[in-house]
Amino acid sequence: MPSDAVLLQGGLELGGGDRPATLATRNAHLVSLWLFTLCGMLLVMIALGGATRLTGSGLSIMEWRPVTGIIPPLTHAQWEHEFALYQTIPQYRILHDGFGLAGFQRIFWLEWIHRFCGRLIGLMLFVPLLVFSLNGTIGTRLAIRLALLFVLGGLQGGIGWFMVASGFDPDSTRVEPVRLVLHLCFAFSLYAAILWTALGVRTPRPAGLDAGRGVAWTRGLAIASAVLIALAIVAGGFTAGTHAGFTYNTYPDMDGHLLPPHYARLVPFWRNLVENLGTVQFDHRALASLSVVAVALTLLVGLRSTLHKPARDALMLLGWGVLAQYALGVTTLLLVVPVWAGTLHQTFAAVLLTLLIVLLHRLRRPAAF
Ligand code: HEM
Repeated sequence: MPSDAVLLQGGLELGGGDRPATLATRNAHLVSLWLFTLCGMLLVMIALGGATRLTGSGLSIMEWRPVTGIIPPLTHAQWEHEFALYQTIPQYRILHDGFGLAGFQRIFWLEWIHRFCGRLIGLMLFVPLLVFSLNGTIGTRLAIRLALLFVLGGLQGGIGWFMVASGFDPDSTRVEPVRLVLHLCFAFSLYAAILWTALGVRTPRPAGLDAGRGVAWTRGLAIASAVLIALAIVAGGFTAGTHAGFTYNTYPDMDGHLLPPHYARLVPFWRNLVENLGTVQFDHRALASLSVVAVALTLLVGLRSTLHKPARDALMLLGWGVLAQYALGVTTLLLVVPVWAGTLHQTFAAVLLTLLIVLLHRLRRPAAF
């Protein structure tokens, strides 16, 4: 390997190796800027996904055309064709009966923009990846990692369609919650992976962290917070997918109960975790509360240990972030899920994930991936 190549964690090298170190630094800035831009686009995509779901727009495009679907209906006859298709599914009769072509066009455009953004993100990943690989700006291992993420991004499009298709079933007005959670989790995982990669390109070597016990405890607690927040996100997906947010709209009690009645009504028990509205919502609340406790403990230990400033700042931001997300969740629930609050709560979950990833990245061990 060239002597002055910029090394990323896990041995990912950035191109520019035979050239002056300043060029390698410039490449690192360029590549990380590209990847951070992708993250910004993914955040917009997650927000659009929330709005699409909450306005009942997601089922308005009933044909799976990954390439030609980029062209929306252009003539009145094409609009009538799309609308006629939509009128055949139960969601139209039950939720939108009689809203006319103008009403259909409103929900169509939101879903079309959501899918358009997906294609744009694919292009924004693929074209620079090709150029940077061919001109040596990025090394082979980084190129392979990003190519894998590109393939997974394509798979996310397929999962999106797999989710939408479940909403066309007879008597169904919504997509299957398990598929919605799969789509949500895949989106969040892709986002986390691209963000982690971008951070690694920007700061390839971890700043020298004290090896003291305080730092090790902070790292451990931050990982525990990450696990709990990830579980809260999955439970949030089920809360959204089953429409559990439209029940028990009181806080901190659940319609006067600490634990919803019939918590374990369904048999076998696991069905309650994904189908029983009271259980689903209770679990989401409990995991969110545990996340706040875990982050508070991380703060307590972290701020008393010898963390360097970047890690302290990230920790403080995570503290504020988890409180804000908790407050947004309670607001969404008490207002019975208006579109703006639900969309904000979903989007802020991704912002919280960002803060978490930044903290974990700043706390990473030198050998971390
Ligand atoms: C760490 C804190 C929290 C996180 C990370 C979180 C995350 C999420 C996520 C990712 C969703 C799903 C969005 C989707 O699939 O579209 C969601 C939905 C929801 N959350 Fe939370 N949440 C938190 C706290 C809370 C709290 C404290 C409450 C209420 C007590 C709450 C109430 C809700 C409700 C009602 C929904 C369904 C909204 C809808 O139908 O769009 N959340 N949450």
